[in-house]
Amino acid sequence: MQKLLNRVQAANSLLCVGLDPVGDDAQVARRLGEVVDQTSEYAAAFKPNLAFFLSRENGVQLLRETVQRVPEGIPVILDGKFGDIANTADHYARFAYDIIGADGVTVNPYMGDDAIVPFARPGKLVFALAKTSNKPAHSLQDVALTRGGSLSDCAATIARKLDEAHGGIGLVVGATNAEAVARMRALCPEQWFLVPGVGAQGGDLAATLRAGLRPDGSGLLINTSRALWQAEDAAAAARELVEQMHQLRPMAV
Ligand SMILES: O=c1ccn([C@@H]2O[C@H](COP(=O)(O)O)[C@@H](O)[C@H]2O)c(=O)[nH]1
Repeated sequence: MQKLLNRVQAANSLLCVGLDPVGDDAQVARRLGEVVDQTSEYAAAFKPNLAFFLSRENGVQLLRETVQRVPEGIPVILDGKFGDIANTADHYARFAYDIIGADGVTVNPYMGDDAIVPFARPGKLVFALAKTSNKPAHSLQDVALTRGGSLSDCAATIARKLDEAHGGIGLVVGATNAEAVARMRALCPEQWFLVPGVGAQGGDLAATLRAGLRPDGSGLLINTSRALWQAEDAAAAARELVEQMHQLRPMAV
């Protein structure tokens, strides 16, 4: 997580700029450039969502070009929510890191440890879905296990153990449920959380920071996607979010 920590400190920001491009080809190419260029100053990381690129002709090429446009030193997390047996996961990892040039990925831990380990390369960031931001997530993730705790607790614990073994493994925890953020933080006191749900999904930034920041005032990457894509002035919207975070954080990182 060193590249991420360096960037968080250099930008004094916990903002992850989500890239979920919509529009016709010309609009998307123009807007992607604008959003990346205008928000870079404030971005601790960028998170392109793979689905929004795969749904376009030449989407993989567009994704590569977008990643290349991100200034050196700012991590790019490819949100692919990858999850498959290790042999297949290895190919997803090659795609994300070697073809696209991403610094990190999101993974779905439902298939177990071996679905995650192929992504755990030195210097790479892996965020495992633990407690997601969508409301119906509770139907699976809150299921109580006979051995105690819930399925999301189990995902968090798997991620923590893998982080202890390999390094570079964090969690995805939605900003739409501050109680769940606090629970995940109790289970994983040290790890980085990638936190989507602020903006279009209505997550409460203040409650999320209170629930999830580590004592060092860090450990959260707060993602927002549509709110920046749709903003008239993406730079101003990103700056405003970062300023709100400064006001709400107990201390600078
Ligand atoms: O639990 C999750 C995991 C991933 N996402 C992704 O984050 C962004 C959120 O976009 P907004 O426009 O800010 O709502 C999007 O790419 C999701 O697929 C998530 O929302 N929740």
